[in-house]
Amino acid sequence: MNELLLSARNLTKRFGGLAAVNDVSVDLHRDRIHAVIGPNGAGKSTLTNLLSGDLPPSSGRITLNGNETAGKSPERISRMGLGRSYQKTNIFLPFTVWDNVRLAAQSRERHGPWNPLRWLSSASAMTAVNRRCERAIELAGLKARTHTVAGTTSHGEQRQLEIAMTLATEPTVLLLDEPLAGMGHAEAERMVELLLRIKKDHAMMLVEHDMDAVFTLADRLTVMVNGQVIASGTPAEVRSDAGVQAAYLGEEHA
Ligand SMILES: Nc1ncnc2c1ncn2[C@@H]1O[C@H](COP(=O)(O)OP(=O)(O)OP(=O)(O)O)[C@@H](O)[C@H]1O
Repeated sequence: MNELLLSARNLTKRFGGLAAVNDVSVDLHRDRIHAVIGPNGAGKSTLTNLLSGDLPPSSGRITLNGNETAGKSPERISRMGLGRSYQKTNIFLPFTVWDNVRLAAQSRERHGPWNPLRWLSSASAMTAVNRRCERAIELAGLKARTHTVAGTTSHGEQRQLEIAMTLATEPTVLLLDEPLAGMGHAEAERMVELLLRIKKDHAMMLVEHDMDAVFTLADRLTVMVNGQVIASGTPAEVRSDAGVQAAYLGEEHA
């Protein structure tokens, strides 16, 4: 229960003279949502890129499901159990929801780039992937949209589809980059419900600017400013932190 699935220790990322991430440590546990908040340019996306392997750290260590990720490609880290959704959509709009999720699921396969001949030859692999896709679509609340062309679904449904595509790779750790961006109230509520549903089987790091959602969802919060962690703790602890109030939250969430 609540086992530690990802541990990042003393991560630093320098771009020339700028420390975009400066000595940051984060632990992600199963069945827990860890939100990372902070103003624009705080280093949240850079931190996400370090955890996913899209950027190598200048220093520090990351352990995923007990194994170090240093020197491994993002694809390899994905196969080790890390799923990531991006701020910018990865969806192929002319394809159906099903086809998008299947393409994402196939990207998880172990033998390098997708080989259609090998793929078609393996009926049992196909069945397993199909089941994985059905589960991911259902969990993301998109069952009724399975055969709908992605480009004709609403903005909120497209964000749900991104989550389904990430779930189809069967991650244990999920990194979600602003899943509520651009959503109206009803869509945001639906996404909050979805995230609470999937948190049970996953460790989740959530980068999000919607503070109502963050304080509803997060079990723990890390607050970053200028690459550094200025506070970390439960939502109640962070909310009452004077430094956080001054640097970021203001009066609204006091
Ligand atoms: N590839 C890069 N090269 C140089 N500087 C970069 C690079 N990527 C990010 N930075 C800088 O690192 C700092 C942190 O950026 P980052 O995008 O991680 O912040 P953020 O908290 O995700 O911001 P936002 O909320 O706007 O997405 C910024 O000053 C940014 O300009």
